Order: sequence, then C-alpha cells, then structure tokens
Amino acid sequence: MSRDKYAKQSLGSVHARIKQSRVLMVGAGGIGCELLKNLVLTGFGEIHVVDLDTIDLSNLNRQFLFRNEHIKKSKALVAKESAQRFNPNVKVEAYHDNIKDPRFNAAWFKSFDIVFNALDNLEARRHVNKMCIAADVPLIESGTTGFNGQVQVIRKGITPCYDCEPKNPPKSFPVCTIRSTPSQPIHCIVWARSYLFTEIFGTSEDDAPEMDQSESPENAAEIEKLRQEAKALQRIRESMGSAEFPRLVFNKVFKEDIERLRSMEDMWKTRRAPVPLDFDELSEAALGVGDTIVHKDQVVWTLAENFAVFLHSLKRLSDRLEEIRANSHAEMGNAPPILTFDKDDVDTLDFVAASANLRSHIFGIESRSKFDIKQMAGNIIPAIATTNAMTASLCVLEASKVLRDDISNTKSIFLTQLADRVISSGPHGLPNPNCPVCSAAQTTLVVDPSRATLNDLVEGLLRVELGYGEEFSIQSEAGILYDPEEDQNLPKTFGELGLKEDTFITVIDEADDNTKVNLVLSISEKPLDKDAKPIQLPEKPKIGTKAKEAPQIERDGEPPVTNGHGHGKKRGAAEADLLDAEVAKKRGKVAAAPDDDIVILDDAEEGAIVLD
Ligand SMILES: Nc1ncnc2c1ncn2[C@@H]1O[C@H](COP(=O)(O)OP(=O)(O)OP(=O)(O)O)[C@@H](O)[C@H]1O
Ligand SMILES: [Zn+2]
Repeated sequence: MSRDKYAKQSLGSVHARIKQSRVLMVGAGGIGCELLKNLVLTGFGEIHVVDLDTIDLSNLNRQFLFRNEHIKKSKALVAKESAQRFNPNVKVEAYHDNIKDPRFNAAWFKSFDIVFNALDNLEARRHVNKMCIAADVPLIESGTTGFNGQVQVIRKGITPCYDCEPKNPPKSFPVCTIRSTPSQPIHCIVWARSYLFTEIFGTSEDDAPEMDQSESPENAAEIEKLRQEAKALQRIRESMGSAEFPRLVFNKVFKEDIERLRSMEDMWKTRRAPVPLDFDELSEAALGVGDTIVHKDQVVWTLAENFAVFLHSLKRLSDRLEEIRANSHAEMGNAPPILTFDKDDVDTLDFVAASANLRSHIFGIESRSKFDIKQMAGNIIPAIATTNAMTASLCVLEASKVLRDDISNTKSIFLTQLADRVISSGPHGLPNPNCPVCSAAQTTLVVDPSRATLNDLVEGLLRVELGYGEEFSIQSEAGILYDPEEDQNLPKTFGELGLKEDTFITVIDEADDNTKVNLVLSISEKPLDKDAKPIQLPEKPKIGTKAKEAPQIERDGEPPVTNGHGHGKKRGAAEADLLDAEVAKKRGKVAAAPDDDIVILDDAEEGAIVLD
C-alpha cells in the first residue's frame, strides 16, 4: 500500500499540489512542532523550518519532537531530524536563525508556495507579514493563548493582512497606579519586579515597558516626586553589602515613601490610606519563621513570613551581585553588572513575591502565594498542547484551500473554551485600504550606495519624479530617516545610513489632500555608471491615494490571539481574562454567521469527504 493512500483519499485532487509544494514554517515551538508533524505527514514536498532558539527543559511537555537529550540544541535542526523520520519522501531544510536575518530576503520568501507562522511575538509576526506582502506569498498566521487560538489566512489584496488592524500594545499600567495608588495584587507585583528589583539590582525603571510613564498636567508633580524617590533608592544601593543595607532599603520603601504618600491627604479621600511597616516590630515577629517557608509556595505567607523571605532573598541577591562585581573588576569599561528578574530564578522570585506581599499589606490588598506570583510576574499563561495541536491542524486545512486556489473560501478561525462550540469561523473580510503595510505601493529602488544620498531620494526622485509635496517622512526599520523637521540625514549616502541590499524604507505622505498611500522601497545595490543618476527606479510605481474615511468593512475587529504581545512578552493573567471576554464576544458574532455550518461534500472523483 502506498504511503500516500490515505492522504490522497482525504485530500482529493489537491494532494498532488501539496506534494509538489515548497513551504516555509517560521517557529518550531508549541504550534511549530505540531504543524511540522502535520505538514510532513500530509506530504508537503519541501518544508523549510526557521527558528532562532534552542530547546529548553520547559518545552518538552508539549513540543513533542524534542526529548531530554536535545536540551540546548537548535529547535529547527532537531525538529527537522525528528519529523523527517515520519516521512522520508518529504524534504526538510532547517535554519537555526532569526527570520529577520537579511539572508531571508523577499526573493527567498517568493520561492515558497505558502508561509506558515508559528511564532510567539508580535515583532516577528509583523516582519513575516511584511515579507509575505512584499513577495506576494500566502501566509497562514496562527497563535494560541491557553485554550484560545486563532488561524488567519493572509493574501495580499484579497484578505486583511496582520497589520490591517492595529494591535493592542502590551498591557501597561500608569506609573502613578504602580508607584502611588495600587489597588490590585498585580500592581504590587509589577512594583516589586519592575521598580524595586530593578532599582536595587538592575537598571532604572524607565526601561520597564509595563509602566506607562507618560506625564499629564495632573500627574507631573507626582511623577517628579517619584523620580526623586527612585534616585534616593539608588543612593541606598551604594551601601549594598553593609550590615545596615536591608534596614535602609526596607525603611525607605515600606516606611518613608509610604509616610510621604500618606501625607498627601487628597489622594486618600476616596481610597484607604496606606499604613507603613516597622522594621523592628517585624524582626521580632519573624524570629520564629523557619528557612523552609520559601518552599511552601502554594500557601499565602503571613506578614512576618514575607518579611523573613524579603530579608533572606535580599541577602542572597546582594551577595550574588557583589560576587559578580568582584569578578568583573578586571574588565574595566564594561557596563556595571546587574541582575535581571527571571521567574525561574528562585532568589529573584522570592524577593519579588515577598516585596509584593509586603506592599499589598501596606495598601490593604490581598496577598498571594509565591506560586500565583510566579504566574503573574512571569506573565505565564499555561500553554495547552491540545490548543496547539488543533490550531496546527486548522493551519493545514486552510493551506489546502490556498493550494486549491480557493482563497475566497478561507476563514478566520477561532478556538475558545468559553463558547458552546470550541471551533468557530467567519469570513476573512477585506483588506483595510489604509493599512500601512498591505495598501502600500511597492517597488525596487536601485542605488549606488557610495554615491546616492538621501537628498537624491527626497528631492530628485520623490519630489521631482513622483510628485511628492513638502510634507512627507521616510522611515527605515531603525526609525525615522527624514521628515521636514529632521533633515540632518539629507547629505548622507545610503552606505553611511546603513541602508543595504534588501532593506526596506517606507515613504509616508503627510499631505492634507490627495494623500498618497505609503510607498515601500526595497533597496537593491548596484554600482551605477558615473554619468548616470546614483538612484533609479527600474519600474515607476502606481501610487494610489488614501481613502478619506475608513469605509465600513466587515472585518474581524479584534487583533489575532497571540501568545506574545510585542517585546516578546507573554500576556499577563489580567489580560488573559480580557482576551477570554473578547473571544467570547467574537464567538457570539461569528456563530451567527450563516456559513458557519459544517458542510460535507462528497468528492465523487476521489471518494473523499471534505469537512469545511
Ligand atoms: N524572530 C524569530 N525568528 C525565528 N524564530 C522565532 C523568532 N521569534 C520567535 N521564534 C520562535 O518561535 C517559537 C514560538 O514557539 P512557542 O510560542 O511555543 O514559544 P517557546 O519559546 O517554545 O515556549 P515558551 O515561551 O512557552 O517557553 C519559538 O521556538 C521561538 O524561538
Ligand atoms: Zn494590511
């Protein structure tokens, strides 16, 4: 019996296309392992796998292509080795690399029939989306968070792309809530991790993405005060290692800062005022607390127990940092050593858990167990192997429609546990005509990197040849290259600006009327004849104008479910609840769609039953 017999029977006529197809899978983690197994067993002819990471012990429970002996090895290479054995007729290529590496350029993307995203972060997803739009290759985008999952087919000009709907930025809390008026355990946990821990052992809180530092006239004075408090804490940090250090830190953050807050009476008219803690009183109460308390991670510690763990962990972390400092003395000129919070590093977790609970006590907020705090501080949502497996199988189902050239029948599919049906789907909708990525005009820009300047582009090409007015800006991946107020780069050459082969730059028209859609220029380097212009367009692009008002398009409102929101961060528990509610809402909407029913088609020719 031939190996493909059942695949042929269930897939019907598309089986042959699948066999000849060349596909790319980006990410070999939770979804990726399931997906690669499906692709290999379905018989996709040539599969390329890219993943930048190595295998971690914590991956093994669900990433079943990996075993204990593979820990620390490349995910892409091991996934290839393991999956290849399922079907020797399939060719698998693996790359242990970041998909953003320039070698994976638009021409390389173009060589695939379909691209599958099995990623965990917004940045990489957006990059692959952009490359697939530039290369005009269909993309199957997928993501899971706990029991929720989503699959979306993206095809330039036909479906919305990943960036057609702006994505929610990662959840952040106003700095004043975290530093002055916490009201939930998560506020105290963010304070302990992103303020206290980083001010004592790391770099400044200014870098914490979950703290929204934006100032307004109402909070400017308070923010300035908070800055001064942080500076005072940094001065205390200098006495690390001394016998007085724990008392100094404690008194600063759990007593003096609280007394200052308490004195701001207006703040506490409608809230319970915080009550400072006393070091000596707690020292006495903590005398009987044994060392084993840190192992009781499922019980909520008492105030005295939290105090004891605070002191122990502060000592362990201070000793560690002192030791690193002593050893790194020789390498002068290096940045001073720091510690970073890691949910799996027990010393950092103990410190954050105890500090968060001490603060909760001050503000009359319920304490949490170390186990709970680990979930919240690490933004962990348990990955569910079944959700990944279901999502991966739906990716293949949608891919089969793409290979049948049946994009119009592809669906946006949602998995959710809250609804009466686990899987629901809806039509894919239409591209957003003002989307900065897929509505953009695209063309290649040939430049002589040593001669072509940004001014040649701005004046010679954009204004003279393409009719741009005064108001427009140019952006590269690294940020703004030019706008009317920032023209210092104009005399620089493309070489000096680091704009190499295969990088993209985007021209954003800011004219009030007849605003042009974004123009994406893909750079191609070529030494050009001395007499020729140093910058040329081999093909003049057709640049449409933006729609004045966004038309009412039937499009799925919420952003796709992802198991990471920007910055490679996982979603917090509070966000997960929100997401569940969003998905439930969507589920209600989608379920009402008449074409949501299961259709059984009898494919007479091949004897196959197709479930859509
Ligand atoms: N820019 C990128 N280039 C290549 N691979 C990437 C890139 N960004 C993320 N990935 C990979 O995508 C995969 C996503 O898988 P998954 O969501 O299961 O995460 P994980 O890191 O394996 O698990 P967890 O984060 O839950 O411990 C990871 O293997 C990760 O290395
Ligand atoms: Zn788009």
